[in-house]
Amino acid sequence: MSRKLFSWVLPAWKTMAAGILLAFFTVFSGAGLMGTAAYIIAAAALHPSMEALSVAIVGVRFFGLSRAVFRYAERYISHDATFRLLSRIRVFLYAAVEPQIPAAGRGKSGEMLYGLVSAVEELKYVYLRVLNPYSVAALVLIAAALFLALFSSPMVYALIVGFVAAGICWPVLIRYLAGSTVSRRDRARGRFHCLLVDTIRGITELTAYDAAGRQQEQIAAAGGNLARLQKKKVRLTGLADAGSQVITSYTLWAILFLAVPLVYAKKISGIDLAVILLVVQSSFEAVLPLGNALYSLAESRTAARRLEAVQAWTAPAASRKPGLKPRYPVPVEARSLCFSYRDSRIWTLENLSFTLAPGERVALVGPSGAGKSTMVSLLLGFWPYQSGSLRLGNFELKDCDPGEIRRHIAVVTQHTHIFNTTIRDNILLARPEAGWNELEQAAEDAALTELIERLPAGYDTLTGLNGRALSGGERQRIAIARALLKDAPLLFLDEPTAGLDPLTAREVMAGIDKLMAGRTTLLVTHQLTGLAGMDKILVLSRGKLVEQGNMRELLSRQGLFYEMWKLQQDRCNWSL
Ligand SMILES: Nc1ncnc2c1ncn2[C@@H]1O[C@H](COP(=O)(O)OP(=O)(O)OP(=O)(O)O)[C@@H](O)[C@H]1O
Repeated sequence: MSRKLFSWVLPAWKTMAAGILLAFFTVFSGAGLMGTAAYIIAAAALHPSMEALSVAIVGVRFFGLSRAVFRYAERYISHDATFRLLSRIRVFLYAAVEPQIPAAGRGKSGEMLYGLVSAVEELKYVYLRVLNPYSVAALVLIAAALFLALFSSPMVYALIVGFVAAGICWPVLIRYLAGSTVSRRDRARGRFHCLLVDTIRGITELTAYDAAGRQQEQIAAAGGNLARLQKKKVRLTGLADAGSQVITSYTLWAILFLAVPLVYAKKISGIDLAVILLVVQSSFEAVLPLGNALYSLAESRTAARRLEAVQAWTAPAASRKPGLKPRYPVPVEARSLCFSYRDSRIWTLENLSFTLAPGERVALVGPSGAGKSTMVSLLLGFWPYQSGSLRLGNFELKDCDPGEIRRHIAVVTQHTHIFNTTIRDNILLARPEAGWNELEQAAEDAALTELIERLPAGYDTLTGLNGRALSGGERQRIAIARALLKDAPLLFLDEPTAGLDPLTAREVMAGIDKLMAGRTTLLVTHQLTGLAGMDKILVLSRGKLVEQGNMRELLSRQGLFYEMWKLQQDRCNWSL
């Protein structure tokens, strides 16, 4: 078992141990029931008095009842243990995945999400299918061997051989036959679900480009591959169960073979023979689930590795709190900052050095792919940078808790997500405890009042799924109201007016102007014409800072900024 798997299982050891003991007593009661029943039936053939059978009759009643009670308690406790294990894994998973959300946004989220959910599902069986049955089988073997030792040692050896064959040799063979099925099925399932998620997301493009048929073929191929591996698993499960049954039968034959001469030699009675056989048969109830145990263990280990890999993506969260205060603009400073994504061989940001003075309005511009959004992600603490320094006030970002950093930052992005709830709740997302006056003020400053007055239920109007009921400009104004309400000292704006018509963009920018007042602001934009009001412009190209200065300085320098600005101007002139 991997160390991580062990660390999830360990804290619930008491509940798990209780479950194991109860499962043992269930099998024990079952064997006791069969043994006493066999005794009564076999002894009845000799017409004994009722008194001679009275103890056995009480035994049947006792074991019959205790078996049901133990089974109930065992199921209850085992499920409790499993759910405790599940909750620990889910908490671990959430903590590991939450910082990955920006990364997940790059296309792999469907596969990642499905992979993780199914990994959790598989891990919950590590106790039910591996730990519990193996422990119970060991306890039952000891009890059954002690029972048989009362009659003859060779029968004990036969029992041990039967248990080892059914509990160890057979599962090892099944695991061997499974080969790489476990990992291949895991990958095939991930691929299949990734394709499905991708298809649903891209259905418009697929339909428009008449590519739905090809996509369907890919899904069918991936589904077929998964079904083939699934079938192999089902066949192996069937084989595992059948093999365990066969081993049980042969062990019973072996014990019968050893016991019959003892009956002839009058060392044991015929009644004992019946009791022995039925007790042994019942004790094998403990090894029947083991056929598949090693296969299940392999599945759990694959699942645990998948979860561990997610954790490995994340840098260990630092605990230091930057402790910045709202309303007090803070400086941001980068010195020789270098960053690359984990699957990239080149620096995405290379040797960046710049400063955002307290309250300064700075624009970050550059061609597509220059690294602008990456810079914002770094400032939000989504990714750890490899070298150099990035400071918020007096705090090195790498040493701070990313969650704490984000508490001091307000963000308006190009794609504002509107939740399927009321306008009020959508704005209050930024600060749920804000009072009515603050909410109204934020809505007014973001120019939302007129819209809200027009809506049938005002602030309580539902926005529909993904804000269907709102236009692009209205969504951005909600984002501005959120940011105003958050009242953070730092403001990051990532293309807040992209995709809006010029008039709406101007209205949104008016709201943003209010938002920027008194806050250190970084505005990422492709729109170079409205940057005269910015204190500074940083020009990025292929991850390097190639120019910086105010609009006038950059235009007079006639470098990259000037070229981009000129192109935009020319485009405007052509379209006139
Ligand atoms: N999560 C990621 N994993 C791997 N590479 C990434 C990731 N995000 C961005 N990149 C790569 O990093 C580089 C910079 O991307 P980034 O999105 O920061 O550029 P940008 O300047 O914001 O572009 P645009 O203006 O088009 O939004 C690109 O080459 C991009 O492919």
